Amino acid sequence: MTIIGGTNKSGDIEPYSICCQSGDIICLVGPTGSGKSRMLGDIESLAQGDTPSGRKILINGEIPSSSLRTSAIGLIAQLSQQMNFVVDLTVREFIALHAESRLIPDPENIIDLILKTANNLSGEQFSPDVSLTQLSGGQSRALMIADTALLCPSPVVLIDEIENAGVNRKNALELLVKEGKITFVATHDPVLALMGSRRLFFKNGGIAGIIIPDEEERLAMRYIQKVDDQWTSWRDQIRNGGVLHLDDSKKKIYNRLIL
Ligand SMILES: Nc1ncnc2c1ncn2[C@@H]1O[C@H](COP(=O)(O)OP(=O)(O)OP(=O)(O)O)[C@@H](O)[C@H]1O
Repeated sequence: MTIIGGTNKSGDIEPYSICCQSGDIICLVGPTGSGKSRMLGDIESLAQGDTPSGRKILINGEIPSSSLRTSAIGLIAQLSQQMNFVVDLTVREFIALHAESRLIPDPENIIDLILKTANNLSGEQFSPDVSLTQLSGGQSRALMIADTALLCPSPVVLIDEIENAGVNRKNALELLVKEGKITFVATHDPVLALMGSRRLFFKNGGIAGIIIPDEEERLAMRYIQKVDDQWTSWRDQIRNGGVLHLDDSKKKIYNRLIL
């Protein structure tokens, strides 16, 4: 997929073309209103200079046919921030229905794999027999990420911020890469932003820079992830009624850090 730059909100030329391949994670960062969702919208609609940004999207170097544009639902999967189910089905029935719609001949194995993967991604385990409408936000998102990665043939996945609570974001992105998806993630979260193979920085509706994380950033990311893991573990302990205990070495480190 190639994204050919258009114009920003002031009408200035966006001097970038971005070529993406299977397994790429492209993170979109920038202040609120800077144009991240517009970019996701342009990709979703396979824009041809006909959106406010004037961007154009090429597939395998070519302008997509009008039939590909109208059936873009098959090429592009989108995980939006809001996840509300309106069907009265259990988790297993829902995945089975999706597998049936994809004409998968013997779906039991894939259903089990999606259930297992979704439970690995989710902070809180859930049973295949629970109703979709009873899933928490994090569980719903974990289910949809596993379903998108393992059952959707769409090679491109658009994610509008994976919420911190309830989803292992690192594993989620690794799963999408392993399944060969091109993943675009719009985010305000530094941990997610640093996980990309490229980071597009947005300003005033246009791409203002492209950053490829170097060794220094990779090191910073590993450190931030450690802090994030510690934070998650404390959060889980506290919400399960636990009490935080620090051994002497930790007390010394924290005393030094807060000075
Ligand atoms: N290149 C552009 N040309 C014209 N309008 C644009 C352009 N980019 C974005 N816009 C418009 O600016 C508004 C804000 O953009 P957008 O919603 O994409 O921001 P965002 O970065 O996703 O914000 P947030 O982080 O709050 O979700 C939208 O109405 C969008 O259509």
